[in-house]
Amino acid sequence: MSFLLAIEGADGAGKATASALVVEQLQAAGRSAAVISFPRYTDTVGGWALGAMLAGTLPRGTSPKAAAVLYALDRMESRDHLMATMAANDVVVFDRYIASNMAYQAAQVPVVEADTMMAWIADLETGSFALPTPDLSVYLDTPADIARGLIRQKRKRSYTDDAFDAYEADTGLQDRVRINYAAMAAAGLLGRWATVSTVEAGASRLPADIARDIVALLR
Ligand SMILES: Nc1ncnc2c1ncn2[C@@H]1O[C@H](COP(=O)(O)OP(=O)(O)O)[C@@H](O)[C@H]1O
Ligand SMILES: Cc1cn([C@H]2C[C@H](O)[C@@H](COP(=O)(O)OP(=O)(O)O)O2)c(=O)[nH]c1=O
Repeated sequence: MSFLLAIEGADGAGKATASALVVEQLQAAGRSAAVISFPRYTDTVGGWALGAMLAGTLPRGTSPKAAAVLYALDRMESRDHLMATMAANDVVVFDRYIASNMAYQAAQVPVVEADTMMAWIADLETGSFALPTPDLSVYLDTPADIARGLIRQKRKRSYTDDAFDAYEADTGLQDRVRINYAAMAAAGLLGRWATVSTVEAGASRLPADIARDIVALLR
């Protein structure tokens, strides 16, 4: 069975960049590895609906629970792809996974309801939808101001021309997401966690160094 590594963090933390470099470094070391990035905007019905939600073009607002179901649906529809990728690789890197749903949707309900929302999502995805639990989740810890600058540099998304999608534009949400990730990592929700800081002395670290730290956690 392959090792399942989930790369987690707020928007603009550098997850896509780190995921690609982790795969590159693992392959250079002779191991087979591949990235699956969620949401899969152009591959699933759930992903398509999420693109519209994040672009703000759905006809009505989406409750946190409805959004959670769409993100979970995207992964449920991706289950065959996930299993095939697991069968073909030593390591599968998820650029966001179930913990993203827990961190972001729990950030959109009153604080007293956050734990219940997280447990409900974990049960839906790993229970009802039988998605595998990651072997390790890595929280990429990036300060909000640096992440905001990096979001501006992101290439154009399939679902919007805006520099910031609905979640990225909400700085309060991003702050609560950071708090949720730190709490999930401390509590070991959904399995083992490690935290990797992406900054040093107030500036972004080199992406290759961040990836090397992550690869070292797999040994
Ligand atoms: N450590 C880093 N140093 C400098 N730029 C980075 C770093 N990590 C990511 N970037 C750049 O920041 C932007 C957002 O990174 P990305 O990996 O897409 O973040 P995420 O997937 O977490 O939203 C991209 O343009 C990327 O090239
Ligand atoms: C995968 C996933 C993402 N999200 C949120 C986090 C992000 O703000 C948003 C979009 O995902 P993201 O990976 O940031 O997409 P992109 O890089 O194309 O902008 O969806 C959830 O709330 N639950 C989930 O299960």
